[in-house]
Amino acid sequence: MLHPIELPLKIVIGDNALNALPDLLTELGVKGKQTVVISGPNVWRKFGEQLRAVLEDVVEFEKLDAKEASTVYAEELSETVREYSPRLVIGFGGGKSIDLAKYVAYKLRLPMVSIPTSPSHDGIASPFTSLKGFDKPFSIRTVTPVAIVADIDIMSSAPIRLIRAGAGDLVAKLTAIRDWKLAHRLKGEYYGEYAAKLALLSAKHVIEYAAEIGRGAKEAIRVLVEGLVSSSVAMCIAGSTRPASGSEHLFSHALDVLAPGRALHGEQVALGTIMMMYLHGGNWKRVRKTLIRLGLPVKARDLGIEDELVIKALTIAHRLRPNRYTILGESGLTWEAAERLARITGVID
Ligand SMILES: NC(=O)C1=CN([C@@H]2O[C@H](COP(=O)(O)OP(=O)(O)OC[C@H]3O[C@@H](n4cnc5c(N)ncnc54)[C@H](OP(=O)(O)O)[C@@H]3O)[C@@H](O)[C@H]2O)C=CC1
Ligand SMILES: O=C(CO)COP(=O)(O)O
Ligand SMILES: [Zn+2]
Repeated sequence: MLHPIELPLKIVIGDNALNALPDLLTELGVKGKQTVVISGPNVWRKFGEQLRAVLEDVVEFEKLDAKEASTVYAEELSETVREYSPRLVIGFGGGKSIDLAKYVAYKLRLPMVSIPTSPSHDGIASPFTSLKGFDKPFSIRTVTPVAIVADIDIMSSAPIRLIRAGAGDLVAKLTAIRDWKLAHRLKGEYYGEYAAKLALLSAKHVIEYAAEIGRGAKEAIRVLVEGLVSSSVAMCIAGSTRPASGSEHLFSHALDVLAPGRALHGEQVALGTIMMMYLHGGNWKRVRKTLIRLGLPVKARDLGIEDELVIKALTIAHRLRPNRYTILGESGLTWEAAERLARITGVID
């Protein structure tokens, strides 16, 4: 099978990484050119002046609001951005701002720079975008960010819940990889061993530093961010989200379909990982303990998700992405099997 591997050209990670932007933009050939920054209100209030100070001597820039992560808004934003005829789009914020910037860049065929302000999931450096309103509840391919600037001072100031969720998205690779291998063996699906190992490494890395990440310790945030970037790169190499998303993600997508916005992506996939690891016959108790060390909820009700919703989501998850074979199989779980699974693993009482 042939697929193009598109990787970021440059990744800058570290304290005060924002200060590397002038050199980076010069290298990208956009010095003095028009640039659009897409950012949300909270992030802009907190860090807007800092970014403005770094950008204003290098590029002409316009800041546009990341109002909501929907396709309707992303289309509207693309048309607004077009009017500025920019040479570059910058996403500055959490997943919402990064995804909107990726989508706009994709629509207008522009390069995109990702400046994440929270380590909340592994979309920060991947070519995949997740917005409400696509036909399906999962990500679509847009553009690989040409560069990523991960300022650890800024990212470690994100709310602790977002930090823990990012770690949850990496622990999820434990079952995502098992699902991919299973699909390879049972269905002959392409399996990229290198991409799989890279994604798995990102999970092992956060597991090793779980307690420190759970406390939000600054030195551990760097570990987490490197893991998120490495998982993103695994997706770039695989050409799909396969190394990063399996049955545990299907469970989270099912929750989003049934009851949008209950919990964060990483929190939901983490819960899914406990249950899917049980189905795979792996050490699900160890997954559960790791999530507790990370400070992540291991009970659905602690995320405001009722028991019935967990069971319903488990029964519909297999239908959401029929081309992505997982441990849930083609016919999925019955209500009784789903309830048993959720109870045995302690996700519901
Ligand atoms: N592309 C992909 O692969 C994936 C994408 N997603 C998508 O990502 C989005 C969720 O991303 P997520 O990052 O969790 O949430 P958001 O981008 O919605 O950010 C959550 C909140 O945190 C704020 N925030 C971000 N950084 C900081 C900071 N350093 N300090 C204080 N506040 C901060 C945001 O402010 P503000 O409002 O100003 O932005 C916002 O209010 C969803 O749309 C989801 O669908 C999820 C998984 C994978
Ligand atoms: O969240 C992701 C990877 O962590 C993206 O996965 P999906 O392709 O299932 O949306
Ligand atoms: Zn994910």
